Amino acid sequence: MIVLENISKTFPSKNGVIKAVEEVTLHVRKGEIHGVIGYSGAGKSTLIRCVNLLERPTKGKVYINGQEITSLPNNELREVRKKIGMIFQGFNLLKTATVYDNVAIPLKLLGFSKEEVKKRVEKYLSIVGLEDKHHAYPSQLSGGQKQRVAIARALAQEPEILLSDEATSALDPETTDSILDLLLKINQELGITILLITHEMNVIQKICDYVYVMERGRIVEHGTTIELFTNPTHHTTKKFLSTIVQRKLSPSLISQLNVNGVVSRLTFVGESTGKPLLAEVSQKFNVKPNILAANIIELKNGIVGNIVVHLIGESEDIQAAIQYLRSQGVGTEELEG
Ligand SMILES: Nc1ncnc2c1ncn2[C@@H]1O[C@H](COP(=O)(O)OP(=O)(O)OP(=O)(O)O)[C@@H](O)[C@H]1O
Repeated sequence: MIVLENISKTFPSKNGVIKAVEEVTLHVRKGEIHGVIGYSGAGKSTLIRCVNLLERPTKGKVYINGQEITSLPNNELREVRKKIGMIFQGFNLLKTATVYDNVAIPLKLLGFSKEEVKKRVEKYLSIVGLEDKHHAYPSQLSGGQKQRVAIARALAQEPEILLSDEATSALDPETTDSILDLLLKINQELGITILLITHEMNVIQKICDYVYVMERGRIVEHGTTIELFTNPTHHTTKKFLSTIVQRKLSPSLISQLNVNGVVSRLTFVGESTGKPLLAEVSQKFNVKPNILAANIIELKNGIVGNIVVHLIGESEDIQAAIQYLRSQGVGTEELEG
């Protein structure tokens, strides 16, 4: 549905050239929600703005529904852009227009009849839960309600794709959750494909099927959300995960525990969640597992269980136990201080 092929974007600056995006390739399948996560300055905004060519890539090609759009003339590009809605961190509402007009004005500019405008505004304000706010002005709304207006405005053009540029970054955790629920509903009920950028791992956790981790303009790791939560390889991915899952213990505690064993983080997903594997380990091998911490993370497409465990025993027995756990589909990682 969305294909970015070797996209690079540079900006000229006094001190030379800024490479905001470098050689990024990604493929968002129809009906899925994909997320790009990265720290400030990683190039996320520039990348997402390349999808609808708000930013022209310096190099590379953009395909929407198989059509290469980077070389289209302006009139044809306008048609393609109608299929792509966008929402922003700062909502971008017209302050002097009512909620109704904020959704209606872009439709009027596109030439829709008065009846069609009314029908769509009512439909989409109702979908976002603002049917009783038609006459309110943005200044009378909460941040979450403003983002709902912006979502209704994007949906009213009946796009196939929604681009979300840090849509929840300005919102408190509870409001963030309600907007994420709304994005899921839009994806599931209207079949809209979503590409979002964020610096918050909980956004990825709750609604994404697939994740790209971005750093200094490049994608440094990518995979399904379950893959990244169970088997992260890049240190930046691990850093983002540590905002949700405990990944480190204090060096003094680790060295204390390492005297008679190994401290390991075990990740259970899919079938491995249903087996009493720690009990088996203590029976089959001469290893005693002592659970230090445990949690369950609910992802969009499954549940991941995490246990930080102190495996007590002889080194060879512990390694054999770890091999056995791996063979049963458990992710294992020795924790360092
Ligand atoms: N129009 C521009 N002109 C010059 N440099 C730019 C421009 N837009 C972005 N940059 C630079 O490109 C790099 C990537 O910026 P970008 O905004 O895409 O990152 P980001 O990951 O979205 O970060 P943030 O969340 O802070 O916006 C930064 O070094 C930024 O200063």
